[in-house]
Amino acid sequence: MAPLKPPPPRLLLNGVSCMRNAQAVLRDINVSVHDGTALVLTGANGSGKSTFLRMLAGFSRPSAGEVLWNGHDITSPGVFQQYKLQLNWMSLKDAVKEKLTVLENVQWFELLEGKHGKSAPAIELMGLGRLMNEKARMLSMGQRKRLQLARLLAIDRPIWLLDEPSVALDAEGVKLLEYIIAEHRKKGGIVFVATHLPIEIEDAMSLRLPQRFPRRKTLVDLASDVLGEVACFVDFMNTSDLCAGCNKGALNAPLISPQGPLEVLSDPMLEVAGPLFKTRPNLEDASVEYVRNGSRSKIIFILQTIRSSPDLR
Ligand SMILES: Nc1ncnc2c1ncn2[C@@H]1O[C@H](COP(=O)(O)OP(=O)(O)OP(=O)(O)O)[C@@H](O)[C@H]1O
Repeated sequence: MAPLKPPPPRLLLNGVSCMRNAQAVLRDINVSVHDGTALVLTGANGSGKSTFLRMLAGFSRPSAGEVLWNGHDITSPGVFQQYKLQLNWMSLKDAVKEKLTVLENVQWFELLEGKHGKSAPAIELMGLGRLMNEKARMLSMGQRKRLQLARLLAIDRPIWLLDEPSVALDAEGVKLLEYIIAEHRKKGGIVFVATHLPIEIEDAMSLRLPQRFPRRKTLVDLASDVLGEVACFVDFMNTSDLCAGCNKGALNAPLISPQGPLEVLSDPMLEVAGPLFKTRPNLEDASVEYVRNGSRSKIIFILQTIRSSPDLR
């Protein structure tokens, strides 16, 4: 008899990289996640734990590699519509509605799911039973956290993305958190936890993200720093586009962010940009090459605005 094939992973991160603010935060991550798995993400501040969760939630797209859910790329529109219904996201921003009661705060989310009846038991389990009908503005930080956890239970989706779930919880709260994670996994649920604090999760996989040091500034950063809100960089493919952009007044436009992930390939100005601004006032433009959505392109940064800044003369 042929040996049984292991089931395919529910989620597969295949050589995934992710950029934020034109900076590579995650690089070449490979993880297979099966039903019932917990993955604990650790790493220094800024190492990319939240970015990892955001990418799984579909808020950031991978700049390389792919995230497959049941073998399908989560960034495909048809797949994402289905995939996002699997997710339960808990972040440091708690989205607690202060004017609603504790019960209403959970029921509201449950109703959006088309479910009912789970809110009160979830609130009881999280130790907030006697506060059920209090306005949420009365809650302490730890109680708000418990309320968020009650929402997880009431909504009851299979993939939990938990960003610092134990922050503000007391020892009993942490035990409850550990308990509900264990119970969720027993039902085949998947849990991703980004944390600095120890949380006991049996047989959890762990991924420690390397510390990221801020890269040297690119030309675009430099100009943005100097110009603040009025900084503009314009994405033009050739000189005629550049001229057309100038005529449309693009130079005074607010910061125009390139659409989609952007990987800076070269920055010929990097070393000399600072002195260059000061010593070459007639410089017309400078360019940064990048790849966006698989195609190579170029940002031409127009320095005319900078020349008008007295600080740089
Ligand atoms: N809104 C944002 N826009 C651009 N870059 C960001 C944004 N938020 C975070 N970053 C950058 O992304 C990188 C990773 O940040 P992230 O929040 O994922 O780290 P983290 O490991 O969760 O950190 P912490 O332990 O402090 O919560 C950092 O270099 C940070 O500066």
